Amino acid sequence: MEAFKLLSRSTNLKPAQTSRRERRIVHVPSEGQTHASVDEENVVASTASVAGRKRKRDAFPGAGDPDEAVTSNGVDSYKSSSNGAGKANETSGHDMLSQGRPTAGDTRAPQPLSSDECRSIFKFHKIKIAALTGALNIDDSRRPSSKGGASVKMLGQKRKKKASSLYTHPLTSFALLPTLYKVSRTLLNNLREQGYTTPTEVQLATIPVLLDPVAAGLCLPPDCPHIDLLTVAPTGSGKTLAFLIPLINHFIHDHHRNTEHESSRHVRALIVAPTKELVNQIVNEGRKLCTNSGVSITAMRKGMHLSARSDECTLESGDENDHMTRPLDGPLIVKADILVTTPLLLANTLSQDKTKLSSVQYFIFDEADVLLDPLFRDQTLSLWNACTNPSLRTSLWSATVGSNIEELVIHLIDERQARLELQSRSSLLRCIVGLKDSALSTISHKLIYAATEPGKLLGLRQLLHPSTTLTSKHAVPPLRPPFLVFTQTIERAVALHAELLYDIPTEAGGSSRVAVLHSDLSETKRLEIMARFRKGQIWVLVTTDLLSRGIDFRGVNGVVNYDMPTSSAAYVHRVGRTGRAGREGGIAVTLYTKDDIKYVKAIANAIAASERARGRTQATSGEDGVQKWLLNALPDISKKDRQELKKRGVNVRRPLREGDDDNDVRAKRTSRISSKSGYERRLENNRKGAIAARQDRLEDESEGRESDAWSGFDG
Ligand SMILES: Nc1ncnc2c1ncn2[C@@H]1O[C@H](COP(=O)(O)OP(=O)(O)OP(=O)(O)O)[C@@H](O)[C@H]1O
Repeated sequence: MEAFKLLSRSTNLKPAQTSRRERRIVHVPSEGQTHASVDEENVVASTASVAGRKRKRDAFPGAGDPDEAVTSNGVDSYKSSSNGAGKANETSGHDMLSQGRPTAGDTRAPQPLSSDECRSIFKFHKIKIAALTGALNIDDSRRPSSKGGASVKMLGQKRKKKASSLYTHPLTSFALLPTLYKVSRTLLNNLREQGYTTPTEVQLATIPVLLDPVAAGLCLPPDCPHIDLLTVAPTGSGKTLAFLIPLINHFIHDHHRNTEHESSRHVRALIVAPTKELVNQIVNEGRKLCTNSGVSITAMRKGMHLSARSDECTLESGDENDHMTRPLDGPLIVKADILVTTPLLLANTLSQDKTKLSSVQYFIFDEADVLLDPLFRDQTLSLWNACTNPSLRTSLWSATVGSNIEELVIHLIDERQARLELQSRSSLLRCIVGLKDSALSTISHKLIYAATEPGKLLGLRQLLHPSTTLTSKHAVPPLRPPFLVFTQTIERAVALHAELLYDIPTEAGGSSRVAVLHSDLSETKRLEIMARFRKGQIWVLVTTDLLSRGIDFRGVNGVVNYDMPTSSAAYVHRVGRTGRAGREGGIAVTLYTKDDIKYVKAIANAIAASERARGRTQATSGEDGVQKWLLNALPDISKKDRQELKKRGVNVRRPLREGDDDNDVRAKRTSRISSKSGYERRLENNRKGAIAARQDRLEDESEGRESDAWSGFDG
């Protein structure tokens, strides 16, 4: 039997065929222009009560062409179809977006949306805002009366439940920012320069609330005048811009009011992210938005300090982007408004400096769930505890936030308010976009049984060589480069890289097209590899979970989970490196072996949920997704196994340790990544050993040392 057929047998894959139902799938905006979760009739039915007509939203900017999203002037993710002119009085959420947007030359103030219109837009985009703490409500006195009446004054249990959803004013176009929220023109110009004109779903919901909660329609109780925000939105949905725009705008206004000297500037916002790569990415994005605004953003680096002693005189750093000063012969002092850092870097500095971050007014957790995971929790909380400013505003962002993290956040904010004996409290809002904690439905998910480690290598090689008839005919469409390959450990990433080095023909660039990136490499090397991958010089990047969070490679066509992710959240983030900003056509392939069977159900469930969100059932999914019989057949993962897997990964793929028993050693050896047999590896090791011994002997001889080796009776 053909090898690939064998590998893919469990997925019951069929040649691609588009069913009638599938052909009718429409795009809805909730997941970055993914396929609808319902077919066309259902959309009509579900919106019929509030929508007299329906328009389809075009593909997200950049779909198809990775560069289009930034380079085109007219990025518009909500383009309306030409024949959409409806006669009905009420409109769909999508139509309202178009209505709220001023046309060129339109200088009139935009009409405020009624509560029904706000609700329709939120429902259409599958956005839910709710208050987790604090008695927040919607201020309906600021809205025109609408047919449906006020949404919060309703009776009955079901209605009360509905009333807990807050339908704030959505931001329908960036052009409205100056009029509605007094956003600086400089910032708006910078947004335009980057090609951003229409907010994504997460931006639509959160930017108004962060800029001005009252103008966004919220009625804040007198004892809770501030808002903290927890946002859960899909990977690649534009969360970075959602927290940067309000932040930069606050500082632009402060600069206008306050003309303090550069040297007396202190860090006023802290953005914490789990990896250096993500830190650099946020700083790059932030710098583009800060151009000509007077606001500065910088990345924390080793050796940097947050304050100088008052008697130290300071020098400006040479690099205009650095926003640092250096006391004569002293350390670099951060002089930026916004500091972006990993928890460890700043925690180390704080422990040496014994400084408090009392000037920090905004604390942003990017990838909040991983920052509050036990792995990073202590470091993150040491930063949090050092922020003693009474008016600190917090926002937390991720594509996956479990209920335990939600509870922890509520506890942390409460505990801080009690510890600092704050008079004015804050309310915690939660904004969920789309289906919570689920993988992007813009991408095709494939789960492939490869039986053994050599089977996985064979499977990956077939994905790498799209010309092979096996891949084109069966199971997986060819993976177009560039793509990312994730492994469980650094050792495995290095070994897999060594295996793949010669898989790309020399005419196509050979070994320079394959690279490995992990945390053991120097920072310069990591930066260089990232830059080459972004430029398209590297086609296959083998990496660990280091790159699974937040990294935005716009043109990545596929993700291969060579080793199983350690949780469904890890799966969501890894595969979220493709299909970003609504791009269609991304593929996520997960290879699994007999050692993974007890863990695979969590991943299979995540895939099934994503397929459901796409409106694909087993009948329509064709070759995609997970078959129902497989879901039923896979064993449930126990809580203990789940925790063990999350902490350390699959046992047989962990590095060899001293305490390992014989069975572990044997299992780990057979799980090594290599296409060579055990016999070949032994021969190679013997050969290497002989060469090393010979070199030692020659060195000893040349230095005139006596060799320890026995040289015969006469020697
Ligand atoms: N309003 C917009 N219009 C067009 N493109 C946008 C818009 N907002 C963001 N993008 C683009 O979407 C891509 C993804 O954005 P971003 O990295 O902020 O996603 P994210 O939600 O933080 O993802 P992750 O959860 O993986 O961290 C970026 O390339 C960004 O330039």
